[in-house]
Amino acid sequence: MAQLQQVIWQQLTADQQRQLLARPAQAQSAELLSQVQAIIDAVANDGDAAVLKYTQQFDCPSLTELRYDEAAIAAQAALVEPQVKAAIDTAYQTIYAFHQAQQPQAVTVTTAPGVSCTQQYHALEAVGLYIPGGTAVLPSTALMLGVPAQLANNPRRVLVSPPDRNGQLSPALMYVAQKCGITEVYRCGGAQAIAALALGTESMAPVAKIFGPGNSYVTAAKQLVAQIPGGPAIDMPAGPSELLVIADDSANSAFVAADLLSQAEHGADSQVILLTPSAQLLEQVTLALSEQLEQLPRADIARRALAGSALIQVSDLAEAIAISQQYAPEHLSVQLDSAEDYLAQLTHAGSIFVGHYTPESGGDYATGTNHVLPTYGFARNYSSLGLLDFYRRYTIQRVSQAGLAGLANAIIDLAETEGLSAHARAVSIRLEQSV
Ligand SMILES: NC(=O)c1ccc[n+]([C@@H]2O[C@H](COP(=O)([O-])OP(=O)(O)OC[C@H]3O[C@@H](n4cnc5c(N)ncnc54)[C@H](O)[C@@H]3O)[C@@H](O)[C@H]2O)c1
Ligand SMILES: N[C@H](CO)Cc1c[nH]c[nH+]1
Ligand SMILES: [Zn+2]
Repeated sequence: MAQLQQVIWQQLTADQQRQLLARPAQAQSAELLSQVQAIIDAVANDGDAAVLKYTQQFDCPSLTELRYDEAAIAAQAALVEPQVKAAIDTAYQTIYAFHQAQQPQAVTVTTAPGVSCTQQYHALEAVGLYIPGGTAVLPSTALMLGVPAQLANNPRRVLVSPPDRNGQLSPALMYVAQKCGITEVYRCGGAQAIAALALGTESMAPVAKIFGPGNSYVTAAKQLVAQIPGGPAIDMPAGPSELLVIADDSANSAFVAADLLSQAEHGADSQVILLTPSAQLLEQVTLALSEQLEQLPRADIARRALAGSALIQVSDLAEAIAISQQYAPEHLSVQLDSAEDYLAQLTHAGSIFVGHYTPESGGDYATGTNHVLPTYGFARNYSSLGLLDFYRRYTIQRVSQAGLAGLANAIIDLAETEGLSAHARAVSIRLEQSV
């Protein structure tokens, strides 16, 4: 079993507490950023040639063409197994239902007599959807990005994903791409794919906004390209998966262990945390983890993630809530009989899983919520992905002559207060000259 840390929170110094909850991926950030910047610079200079070079290096040595044409997409999609197709269809429906209900409505308010203000939404022209494919192919992520893009009706919906060793994208992924009306598919991943989406290359026009999770290279690349003047917007820093479970004696230790392993198996840099006031549950979960770990094909990855994770005994649930709020997990699972009573205090999380029968993996695939969520503690200030993210919001105002007369003093006095008399003049000139 991995060197999973078991600690009593109150016995740690403040420094040890901070170190225990530090995200593993952040430790290498300076080195990582310069490595990723070099990849972005190469794509800026050499376009498709650089994207192909890195794709050959990391994913498929024989790849010569980035674009996956319609015939290839259709041929792959046709190979999807009926059972997988049915599972995708079910998940598509729940995700569609939850996101369709989020359709934004323009609002118009008469803010003063003769003054009307509108908040309007416009679907982004071109969206880039990054689907991870390094250690696991994730067609579920394509649903999480493709369904809202379809509902927003973004005219260009560009999907990028690392190809397999044979240069192919999976049948399940291509079935999702077809179902969501993806308009372009490219075989590339990592920082080079993000750079191509941001900057454009000979074969790929740039997009307005880049969505999707990925490993540390992808997340760092998204953050770097977002700083390029005139560059794309990004959804959020959605990096290595995280799960924090708050549980007491009412929890089933096997369920808790299974949930922790479900996120640990994503990657060695995933992190899972248990907070419990029960010493007995902590011991039972430790035992269940080592039993269940043995059964997992990805045990090696999960073991490495567990080495950077922790089972923490807290004094009481109030302390668990305080730690969770500070940590701000991507996923928060509350396995308490009285879970509902604590939700109002648990506001810093990407997505919350309530009670003993709401496994985290339910939200990963098919409850209908979006699984693209802020990690690294960004759940403190970033939102979970939703339909609104696929739109731009802007405002419109209309002022009549009488309306302007009513607001004139306020505008002129504020402008003069700021020493901006040209602003004031733009109002007074209208009052002097009626059209
Ligand atoms: N936060 C979320 O919402 C969410 C959702 C789904 C998945 N995830 C996370 O996404 C991640 C997916 O990671 P992944 O690795 O499987 O797939 P990925 O597609 O993100 O990364 C694969 C790419 O990484 C690049 N890469 C690999 N090694 C490199 C190196 N040494 N130098 C430069 N680039 C390199 C390659 O270009 C490769 O194509 C996991 O950590 C998972 O937890 C997060
Ligand atoms: N748990 C991931 C989000 O952190 C999403 C995912 C995709 N497939 C399985 N899980
Ligand atoms: Zn998952």
